[in-house]
Amino acid sequence: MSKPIVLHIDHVSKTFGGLDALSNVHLDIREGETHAIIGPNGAGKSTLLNVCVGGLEPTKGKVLLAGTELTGRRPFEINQLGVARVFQTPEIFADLTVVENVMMAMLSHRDGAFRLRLLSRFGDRSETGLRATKALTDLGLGGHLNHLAGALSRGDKRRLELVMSVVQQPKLLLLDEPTAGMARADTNATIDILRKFKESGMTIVIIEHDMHVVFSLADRITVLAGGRVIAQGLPDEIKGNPKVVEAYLGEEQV
Ligand SMILES: Nc1ncnc2c1ncn2[C@@H]1O[C@H](COP(=O)(O)OP(=O)(O)OP(=O)(O)O)[C@@H](O)[C@H]1O
Repeated sequence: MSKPIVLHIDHVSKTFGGLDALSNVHLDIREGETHAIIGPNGAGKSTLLNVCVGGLEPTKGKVLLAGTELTGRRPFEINQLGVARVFQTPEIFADLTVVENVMMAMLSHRDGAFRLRLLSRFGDRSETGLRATKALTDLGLGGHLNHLAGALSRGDKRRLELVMSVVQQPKLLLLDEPTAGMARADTNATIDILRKFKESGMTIVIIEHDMHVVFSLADRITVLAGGRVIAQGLPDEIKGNPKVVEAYLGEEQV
């Protein structure tokens, strides 16, 4: 039996002036699946992600999370419903330590807002502190627990943000090019973290240009070009699809 649908993108179109950035995109993301969305520059990938997180209203169609309509809701509400997003600029608290950042993410989930003064009530030896320490250690950031987040390398900052997003136990994690601009070693460290998220059963949508990342992680792939879905399937089906090679993969040297 197939797994339940977590995200249902129902015939979504988005027009900017006369430009069809998305045309009738229909896509289901199932529970526990890592679904990569690939395509050439300007294909509509970021527009699609923004429609899912409430940053943009679709011109037509709708998006549902486990049956609840997201379209028309504000980004904050969509986040509270269980959609976590990690975009390209890390959103971390530079003046707090790494473990405090993760504690903030945990406390914000409980209270619906980030509140600094809560940290003084929940020290790093509290239950929240110990859970934050465990999450960071399990995901390879245990060596940085008491370092200021602002002093981390760019790659570690982005991995910290990934940890902050999963401790909120989202129903769906949306990633926009999580390895963009990274050197290979950093990319591989990020792939390792994302593999652990996968193993924990998390549902993930990832936009990515780096085919090493895509083929290391994706269970299914959707290919967008010119705002339309031109192919969808298992990684091996996508690799061998002549339309995809012509529109995209040929130039990416898989
Ligand atoms: N706010 C906007 N106003 C007008 N046009 C836009 C806007 N956002 C995106 N577009 C246009 O919509 C099309 C799709 O853009 P989008 O950024 O979604 O593509 P993408 O696949 O994410 O590209 P890239 O891989 O380069 O990030 C492009 O032609 C882009 O110029």
